[in-house]
Amino acid sequence: MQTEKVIDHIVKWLKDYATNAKVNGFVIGISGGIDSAVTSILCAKTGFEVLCIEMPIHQPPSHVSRGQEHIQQLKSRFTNVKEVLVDLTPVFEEFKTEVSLDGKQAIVDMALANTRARLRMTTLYYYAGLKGLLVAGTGNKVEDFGVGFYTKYGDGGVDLSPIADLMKSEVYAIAKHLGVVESILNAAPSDGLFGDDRTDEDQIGASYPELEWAMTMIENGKTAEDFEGRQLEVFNLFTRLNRINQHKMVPIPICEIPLLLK
Ligand SMILES: Nc1ncnc2c1ncn2[C@@H]1O[C@H](COP(=O)(O)OP(=O)(O)OC[C@H]2O[C@@H]([n+]3cccc(C(=O)O)c3)[C@H](O)[C@@H]2O)[C@@H](O)[C@H]1O
Ligand SMILES: Nc1ncnc2c1ncn2[C@@H]1O[C@H](COP(=O)(O)OP(=O)(O)OP(=O)(O)O)[C@@H](O)[C@H]1O
Ligand SMILES: [Mg+2]
Repeated sequence: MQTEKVIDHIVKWLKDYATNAKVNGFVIGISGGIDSAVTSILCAKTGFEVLCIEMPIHQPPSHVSRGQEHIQQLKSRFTNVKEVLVDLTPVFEEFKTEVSLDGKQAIVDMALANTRARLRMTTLYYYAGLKGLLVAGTGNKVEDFGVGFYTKYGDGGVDLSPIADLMKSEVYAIAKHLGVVESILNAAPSDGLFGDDRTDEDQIGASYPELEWAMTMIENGKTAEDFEGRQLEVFNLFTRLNRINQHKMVPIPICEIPLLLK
């Protein structure tokens, strides 16, 4: 990858989009992870207003401190960056008192995890509306078009997606080039949606390099017959996740009415 050229390309794309959309800039959730760190620097480089929002919901302290370190660095480098802290923990707790928590614990936990992401989306759109900003998505190609590892209308509910055509390794390469803080470069990717330290790899059962490998193999026309052992395991895992999450990767199904019936 021609890292510097890709960075320039994305920044120009963001700038052109914001200009055409006649908005003031971008709003983005900052988690202490690599994807939001990279996306926010790319947005800041446009010169448009960038509002970074920290939205803890029972967040592990290590995530919070990495997010804060990133925002401080960003503010010291760019004058167009502002920050807001919105503690969504009480909102989340209040939500839990109103909905049914009956059911298998793992299912309830997952529905609540996705609710966290959707409360964040609601907050980002509140600020987008308030300040004339666009919600910048942070999904990468592996998450968005590989395994569908994101919350539909949560972190997947965005106005534009600057890094969604980049593999995770490419996001890291850009991050290093952009000078993302070491603590974030070295942190294991995690969605932080369960209030503990579980990583994406723990949840998915494969690492990003493995998933990226499987995605590349499929792009190159390989099939399960080409692999064995751990490679076959990863290939099948990737294929299964890609299949069950297809609904996240295509437009919403519309029930078309035949002309005859109109
Ligand atoms: N065939 C179909 N056609 C249309 N819609 C379909 C569907 N099947 C399910 N659905 C809908 O989709 C819903 C399930 O999708 P969704 O709510 O997204 O939930 P789901 O895919 O079950 O879970 C999201 C996963 O992504 C992880 N995540 C979330 C957020 C951020 C990150 C991160 O990496 O930072 C990771 C999270 O930990 C979890 O493992 C169903 O409840 C249903 O409403
Ligand atoms: N505590 C949080 N505060 C603000 N935004 C958050 C928070 N947690 C998650 N988000 C938003 O949800 C997005 C999706 O999370 P995800 O974990 O995929 O990305 P990341 O944390 O930036 O990168 P990584 O894959 O390294 O964890 C984040 O990029 C961020 O925009
Ligand atoms: Mg994360």
